Amino acid sequence: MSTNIPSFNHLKVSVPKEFVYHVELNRSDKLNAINKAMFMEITSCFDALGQSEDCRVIVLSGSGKIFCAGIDLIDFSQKSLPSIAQVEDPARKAKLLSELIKLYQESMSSLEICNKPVLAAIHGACIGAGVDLVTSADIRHCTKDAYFSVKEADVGLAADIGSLQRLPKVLGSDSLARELCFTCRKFPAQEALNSGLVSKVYEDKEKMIDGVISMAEEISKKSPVAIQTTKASLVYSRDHSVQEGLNHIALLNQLMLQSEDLVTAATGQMMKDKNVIFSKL
Ligand SMILES: CCC/C=C/C=C/C(=O)SCCNC(=O)CCNC(=O)[C@H](O)C(C)(C)COP(=O)(O)OP(=O)(O)OC[C@H]1O[C@@H](n2cnc3c(N)ncnc32)[C@H](O)[C@@H]1OP(=O)(O)O
Repeated sequence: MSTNIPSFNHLKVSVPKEFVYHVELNRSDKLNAINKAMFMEITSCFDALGQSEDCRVIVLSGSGKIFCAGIDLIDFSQKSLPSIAQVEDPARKAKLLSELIKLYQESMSSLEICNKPVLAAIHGACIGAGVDLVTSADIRHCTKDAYFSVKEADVGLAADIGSLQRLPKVLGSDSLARELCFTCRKFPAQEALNSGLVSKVYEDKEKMIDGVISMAEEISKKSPVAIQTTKASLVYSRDHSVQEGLNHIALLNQLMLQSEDLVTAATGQMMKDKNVIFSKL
């Protein structure tokens, strides 16, 4: 299998199966707290994997004790904010803050913008920016010891990099989303499963990683044209009316239905062939 694996300081990227990339948050000594450099690496990583024809599905997990302890509070409060605080003029200060927020927003959104499905595998704890990150993923599974916490209000800010926008849609309960965002309470795995934040709970991390990689492999064997177009349509349709979503997919498919993948996949189905090979995309 010929693969091009990007390398980063705070992310570990591996290829456990052909076309399946595994991205691990890799700052376990700081419980994978996300500093500015790591926010930027997340954007670069998902941009690169979105472009790579060797990558069809991405698994995201955290190394060490927990999935993610949120934003790196030391980096944020002792480096990013003080450097902006030195600027006196409110308008110029606001411009710098806006750039910082947008940089962090872009990082979290890079999972959703990425045209490949992103499967998040969460163990231990998923706090603050960790929730922003996984609500931007396509599928979430967790271990039975996992909990989630929209912690921003506890550190004195309104969440501004995705949770307030995506969590109510993921949960389907505006009341529950507001409860979690106002109280910052721990939201345990079983409740996360019952409310749809995750779609599967595993006994432990090892079983979860095996299970999620196996699901990723199953998806990776399907037509990349079908999978990437399906993601584009699901993401678009979530924020548009049914009719707008239908118009969008009609436009996409007036192109994609001309792909060789349609004939290849349909022939494979008719022949009950489980090992259909699709060209790289
Ligand atoms: C424009 C901004 C947009 C972004 C906003 C995002 C906001 C958020 O993410 S709000 C949430 C912030 N996170 C937290 O409030 C969690 C803080 N951490 C904890 O409460 C505990 O660490 C935790 C309960 C997760 C685990 O506790 P435990 O006793 O098991 O471990 P610790 O000894 O506390 O931590 C081990 C080392 O990791 C460092 N660390 C943990 N979390 C963070 C963090 N968020 N930022 C920076 N560093 C963190 C901790 O200091 C320890 O390091 P060391 O002392 O060097 O061993």
